[in-house]
Amino acid sequence: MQVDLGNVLDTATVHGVSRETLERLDARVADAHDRIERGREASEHGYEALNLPSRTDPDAIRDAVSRFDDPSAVVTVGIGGSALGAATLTDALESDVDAYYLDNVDPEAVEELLDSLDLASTVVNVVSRSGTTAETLANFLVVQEAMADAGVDWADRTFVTTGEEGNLRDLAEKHDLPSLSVPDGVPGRFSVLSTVGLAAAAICGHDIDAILEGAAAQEAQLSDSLFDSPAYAYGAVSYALAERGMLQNAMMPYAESLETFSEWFAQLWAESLGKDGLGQTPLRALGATDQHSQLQLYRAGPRDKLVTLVRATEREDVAIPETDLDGLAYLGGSSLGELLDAEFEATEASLAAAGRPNVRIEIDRVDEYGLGELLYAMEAACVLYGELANVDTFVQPAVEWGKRAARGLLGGGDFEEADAVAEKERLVIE
Ligand SMILES: O=P(O)(O)OC[C@H]1O[C@H](O)[C@H](O)[C@@H](O)[C@@H]1O
Repeated sequence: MQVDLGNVLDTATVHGVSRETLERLDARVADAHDRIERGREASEHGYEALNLPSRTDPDAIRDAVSRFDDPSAVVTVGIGGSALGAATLTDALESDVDAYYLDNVDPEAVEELLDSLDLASTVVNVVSRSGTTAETLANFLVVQEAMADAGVDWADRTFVTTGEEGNLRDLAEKHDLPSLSVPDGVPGRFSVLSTVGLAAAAICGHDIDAILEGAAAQEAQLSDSLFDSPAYAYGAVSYALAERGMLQNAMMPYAESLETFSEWFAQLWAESLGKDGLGQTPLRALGATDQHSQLQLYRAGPRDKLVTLVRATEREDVAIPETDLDGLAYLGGSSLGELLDAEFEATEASLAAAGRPNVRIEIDRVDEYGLGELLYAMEAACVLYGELANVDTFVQPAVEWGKRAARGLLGGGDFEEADAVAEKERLVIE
């Protein structure tokens, strides 16, 4: 994996950063790296996530899911960090097992999915670190009932990943369900390389060892200089640009298979760094499609964006047939991959020319190893950014506020946050 910072330099784009600025920042990267290493050694909350490449036991995950012989589908019931990591992996990789996610409580969508599945050959993968998240538990109760209605023994088809205690752990014990534990010290949005993200991938038959190997390769490159670590290079430059007003970060992979990766990145970046009035708002875009919609804004709108362009350098390709239409002759003999690459390079050049900094991230292939590299690197980048910005990367009090309010509204306890909902101002125009 490599990160190319050329288009954030002030020599490539006005409003970029100078090499001197990066070198000065590098001294702070060394301090931040030192703090991160101490956190990892002590397995402190959050920092522990960066130890996962060697702490996660892929055999234990494979063993735990081995009782599900030849499933047609796996439905992961979870939300946020308990769904997006697994979804990123299974959406990016091909498998004969269809992977679905119930990570919302939209009744129509839930019903539509359940109606479409052969529940007798579907594995239900319920994931919740806390074991208390309302959306996840409600969806699971609905799935349970759908299975019972279809004459399927839900306990036979259910797999649980949760903490050592909580409602879900009690349920797993009561029904003797196969289960895995969420490792200590790993917040949901940093859990893709643990049991949380890898169980669904294992059920789909993906090579989870290779995912961890890719992650380990990035882990091995963490060092006290941003010039030696692609992960730190990305984290440090994102921070430096945010300090200069680039308060939005458009994650724009040029691969359909990485579309869900942008969603995962959005949670990682938003929940980790959006604190104390600071942060960089993640935007989700897809190349080349969004060149024809959002790019206008990125190039000519407010100067508040970093654009992150991601691509794989090797992929399957499709030749573009020759045509006798004169105006299209230039396309014939070339390929869709070449066209996609030309679009990618044109976009980064056009952004730079308009004074809009952008970073190029490349992996060799969208395969298990490449995904492991990319996901670990983004996590380490995020942790480094959090250190440089001096925010508490691993908490999410603003999200917890909403969770308590919703629970209070549903009669799940006495939460003062629910009162604020009742006191809502109204200015209704009909
Ligand atoms: O895994 P769970 O405990 O069910 O939590 C699922 C999600 O809940 C909250 O919304 C948190 O802010 C997320 O970080 C977390 O990933």
